[in-house]
Amino acid sequence: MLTSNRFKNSRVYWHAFIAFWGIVLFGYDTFVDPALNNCFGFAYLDESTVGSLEVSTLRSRELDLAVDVLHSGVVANQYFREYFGLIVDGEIDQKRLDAVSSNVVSVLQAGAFFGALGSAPISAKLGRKWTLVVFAVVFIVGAILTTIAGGSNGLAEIYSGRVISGIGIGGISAVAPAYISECAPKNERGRITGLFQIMVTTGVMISYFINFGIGIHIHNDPKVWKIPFGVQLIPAGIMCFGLFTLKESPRWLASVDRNQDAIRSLAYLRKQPVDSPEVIHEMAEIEAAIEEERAARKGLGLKEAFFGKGNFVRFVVAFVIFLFQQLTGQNSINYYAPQIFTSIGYTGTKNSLLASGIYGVVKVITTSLFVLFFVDLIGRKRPLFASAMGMGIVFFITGAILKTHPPQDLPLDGPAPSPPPASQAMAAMLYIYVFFYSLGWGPLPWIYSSEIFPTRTRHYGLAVASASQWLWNFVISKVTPQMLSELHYKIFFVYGTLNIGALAVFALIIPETTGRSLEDMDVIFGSVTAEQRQNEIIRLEKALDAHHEDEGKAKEVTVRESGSVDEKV
Ligand SMILES: O[C@H]1[C@H](O)[C@@H](O)[C@H](O)[C@@H](O)[C@H]1O
Repeated sequence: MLTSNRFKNSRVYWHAFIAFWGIVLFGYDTFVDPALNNCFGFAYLDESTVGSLEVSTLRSRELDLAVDVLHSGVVANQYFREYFGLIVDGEIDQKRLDAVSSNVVSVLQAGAFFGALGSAPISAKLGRKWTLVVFAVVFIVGAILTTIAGGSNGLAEIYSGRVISGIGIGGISAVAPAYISECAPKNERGRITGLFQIMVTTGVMISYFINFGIGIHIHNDPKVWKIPFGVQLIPAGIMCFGLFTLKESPRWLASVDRNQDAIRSLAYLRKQPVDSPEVIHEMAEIEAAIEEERAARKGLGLKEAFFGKGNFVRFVVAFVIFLFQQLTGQNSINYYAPQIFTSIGYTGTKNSLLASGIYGVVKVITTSLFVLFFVDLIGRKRPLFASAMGMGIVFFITGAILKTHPPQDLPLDGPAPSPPPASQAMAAMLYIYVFFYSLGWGPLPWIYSSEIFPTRTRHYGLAVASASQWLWNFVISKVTPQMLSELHYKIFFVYGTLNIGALAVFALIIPETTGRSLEDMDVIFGSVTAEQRQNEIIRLEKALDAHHEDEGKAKEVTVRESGSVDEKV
């Protein structure tokens, strides 16, 4: 059943596969930082950060070994630092280096925030597909600028390139999930939209391997930043060209009164003739929702989009779900994994890198398993709840182990010893943590926020949702070093409390959306009653049937007259 469905929906999968290449860039770009040639948290782990941590909170041995972790990247980024004037007379200009390293990440996040917000009016006007083309091209311009950066304006080029790439990524992160959700059939919507998260986590992993490879193999050469930035052009190029093979979203087409195009696109995606009962029913549903919404608020002013009946609550849910996703603590670990693994006793370059790398791999695998096999079977609410509870409990256990079994002081020289059992237990906890994240709060906020909005408001909804993600993502990346140094083991208790006290509760109060059509969301969120909607669908189904009958008759007459059939869909 599942297999045949998937085959039946192969065109929708193709749409997702192409549109979500831009999402690989989301994961990749957030964690790529050639100033330090690091990812998985290396972005902020340099001598200055380590130096600024209180010696009382970071034990002396850890301090030394944290610097050791850093050294794997140092060789490669030494060149970057010299080239861009961050090393003066053999001394690192620590302040500038900190600023550059942090800016490389922040300017991307800022660009993405505005790109996400700005995508809404564009996607309302141009449609989903062409908006994605626009943002992919914007991204490519930024990527080229960072790749060719060099000379005395090099840093300025990198910054502006990152802002522009950020705008591209932000726009793509808001439009792609809406587009794919609008193309997907309701019974597989979770799995298809959830491919988003598989692509993000894959992007993070790719950035890890690219950076690691460069750290090892490339030294005195501008390739140290040209390769990581240049590599971005591959997914962006695949996406850009691939988009030309895709159809526009049938729901957007219907929302701008191009109903015949909408039916054609829907029939293509469902691999059905235009007059099949399945296509007619889905089209009637789409039209009913759009007409009802239009009647309820003639014209779509910004105010109505936000405050129309049943709408405001959806915006609140979309905003809060991403605030909470960031409060899971997952990005704290993403950005600072080696630091965190070092602080729980995974000392030495190899141990820490390995621990962080495994973390990334576990995330991709568990996300894929959940999205491909379970999400449409077990719904949205239950996994969100279980995921928050699981993460919370695991964090409390980790915090407790760290408090009672702080890593022991060891001699500073000699090879780094294997991590002690307590550290291994804590690392295992973090892997279990990311398992819980992957089966709930990782993929589901994207799926949920792309399915709860009505078609004429969806682009605003996703813009707010995605901008909220970028805003809180930025905040978390800024406050984590402080939290780590001031709270130490208590950071796990803070995140544990948030997961159980806020996220799990939130999961209980939002409505279930699995297996319901996008149009049903109006009923769920109270913009219309079930009965009203049903009557409207029946009326429109009849109208569409009558339309096809008329068309059929007209065709027969043409055939009789010309003796040939022109079968066009
Ligand atoms: O769903 C994604 C994913 O989990 C990323 O790894 C994270 O960096 C993003 O903030 C999040 O929205």
